[in-house]
Amino acid sequence: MALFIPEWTRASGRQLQLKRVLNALDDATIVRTPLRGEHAAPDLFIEHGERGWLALAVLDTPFDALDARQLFASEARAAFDLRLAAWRTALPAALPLLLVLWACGEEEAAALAGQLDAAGVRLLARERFQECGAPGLAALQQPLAPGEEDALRMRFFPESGIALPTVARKRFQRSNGASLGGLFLDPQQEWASKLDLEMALPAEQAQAAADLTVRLVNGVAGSGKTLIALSRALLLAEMHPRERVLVLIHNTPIVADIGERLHRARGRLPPNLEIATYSAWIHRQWRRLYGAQLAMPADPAHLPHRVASLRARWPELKLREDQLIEEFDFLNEMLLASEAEYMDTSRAGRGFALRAKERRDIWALFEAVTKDLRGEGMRMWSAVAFEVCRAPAHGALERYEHILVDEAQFFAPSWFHTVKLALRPQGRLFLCADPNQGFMKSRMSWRTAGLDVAGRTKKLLRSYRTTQAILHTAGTLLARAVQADPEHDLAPDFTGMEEGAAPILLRVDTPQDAVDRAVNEIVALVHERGVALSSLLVIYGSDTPRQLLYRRLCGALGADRVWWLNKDKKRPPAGYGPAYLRLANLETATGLEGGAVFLLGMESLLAAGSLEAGGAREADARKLYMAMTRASHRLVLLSTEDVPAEALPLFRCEP
Ligand SMILES: Nc1ncnc2c1ncn2[C@@H]1O[C@H](COP(=O)(O)OP(=O)(O)OP(=O)(O)O)[C@@H](O)[C@H]1O
Repeated sequence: MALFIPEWTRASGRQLQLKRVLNALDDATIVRTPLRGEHAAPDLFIEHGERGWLALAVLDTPFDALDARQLFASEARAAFDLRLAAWRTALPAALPLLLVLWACGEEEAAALAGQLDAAGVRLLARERFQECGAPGLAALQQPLAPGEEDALRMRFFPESGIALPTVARKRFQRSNGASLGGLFLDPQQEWASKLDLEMALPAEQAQAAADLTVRLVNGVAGSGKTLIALSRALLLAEMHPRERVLVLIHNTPIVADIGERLHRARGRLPPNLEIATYSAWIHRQWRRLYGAQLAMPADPAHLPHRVASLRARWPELKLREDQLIEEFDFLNEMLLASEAEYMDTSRAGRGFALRAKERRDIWALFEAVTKDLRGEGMRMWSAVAFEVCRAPAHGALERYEHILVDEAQFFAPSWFHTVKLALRPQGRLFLCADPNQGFMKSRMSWRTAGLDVAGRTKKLLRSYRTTQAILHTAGTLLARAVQADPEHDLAPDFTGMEEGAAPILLRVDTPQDAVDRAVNEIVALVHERGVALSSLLVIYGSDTPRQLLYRRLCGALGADRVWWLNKDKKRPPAGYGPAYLRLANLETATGLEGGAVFLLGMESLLAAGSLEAGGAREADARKLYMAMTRASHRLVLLSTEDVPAEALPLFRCEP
């Protein structure tokens, strides 16, 4: 069966008849409907990897109005001639155009065909069209020259073009082998990006909007989720200039990185499209709702000190302060408003078990800490979304017709709640996630987050970013620490992926040595192998001397050639334009990518899988997986400790 992009789920009577014929085309056929109201667009394009292309338009005008032999020239005929001329000018000369005359008989269609001198145009009455069926359509398709095909896509489906310059090399050939392969989303990606975007029939609009509230794209690392979200957002913003479109991403550096890459590729963004970190966005919403400045402890030690002093009232509580704070975050993120609700809530996958008495003590301490902070006009970070949800009124909240969430695996239930509050009544939510890279700090289901994605999920299993070797190593290390979970299972499809070489492991003595060695390797890649700075990404863990690493990189490459994403949070140091090596903290490296990636300070994460699986270990293993899958073709891991023996064969060890 042909793949319809977008899908035709709400077809009218006529579309159903059309669809019956199109459905019978084989699996390798794509039926695309232009969405952007492009001038001179036919109703649809049929594409097949080998047979080529066919444009198709359906006309309702009755024969009498079109027949040139009528006594008086009709307006309808003049309009038809104009449309035909416009189609022929807009479409490549080699592309056949089929006109289905819905209101004409076979003889009438033949008479009309005799009156036309347009080459490459075929007219068929509806009945004949149905008789000829899919084989008739297949026989009409013609291959286009690769350049023509690309020009056709750029004209009628520019949204399927890859919106961001890539640092990853092309991993798969497009099936039709066109010259600009790699510049367009593949059919599955394009299909996912256009889910539910078909033009609704007016009578069905309200019903459709009520049905279609959420879509989830679950994809392996590098499967194009960010691209899909951006492509959809740009398309929506263009299709609906009066509607507001919001893209939310968890991580600050990736938002800055996307900003820089979109700027390079397209200049300005449409005015009705906003791309923001969740944190920046929710803080703004809080200020709007409460009409006040949002105050949070500036000193990271403030909250642990407060917890340390207040916990004395519950001496039986044995958890460490960081565990208590993590649990408080959980309470806020689950929107728990009372001890009773907490007692009823499942803590499965939280990493440590709690007895009922401990839970009661934790709740009491949580209330005490919250009250204490409130006394100072402050709150925990995790309480911001909670307070937005619990605000007495939500009238001041900014509202959107479309909200797209990338990296949705990092969103907490309270975050999703705020996102849903910000959707207009008929608004739509589109989520992209990779549960392998983390899952709401624990194994929470989408249902727990208030999202019914059953039957509304698309899986993408091919990675365009990385190689088989890198993905295999990352996946094997992850599997050591993570129990199989059918709900979130995403096993990559390696078919057709470049094999590549195993990641390189460099054993060093100290964190300072790791810095020296990484900088030397990078300098050699840049100066001896001509590797572009923009394809280099360095990710460091908490034990790495980061200031030293930054200084050494700046010394070797030039101070304004290193973009430390955690320092220059919004823009690169010398503005958009020049190429930069990117440097990022592990915690904020999600979504980034590099042709060559260096990982420093990952020792504790590597050790994670070799011990008994559990919440914290699982989170660590997911972080390592995320960090490793940032690499497109060269991954270098520097370690001050011996890698667990069973993991060694996954690497190329260099002295
Ligand atoms: N169809 C495609 N053709 C060529 N390159 C592609 C295609 N799809 C994705 N890519 C490239 O693969 C890389 C990964 O894409 P993207 O960052 O959107 O993936 P992702 O699923 O969001 O990854 P992650 O979750 O690991 O951050 C990018 O460099 C992107 O340009």
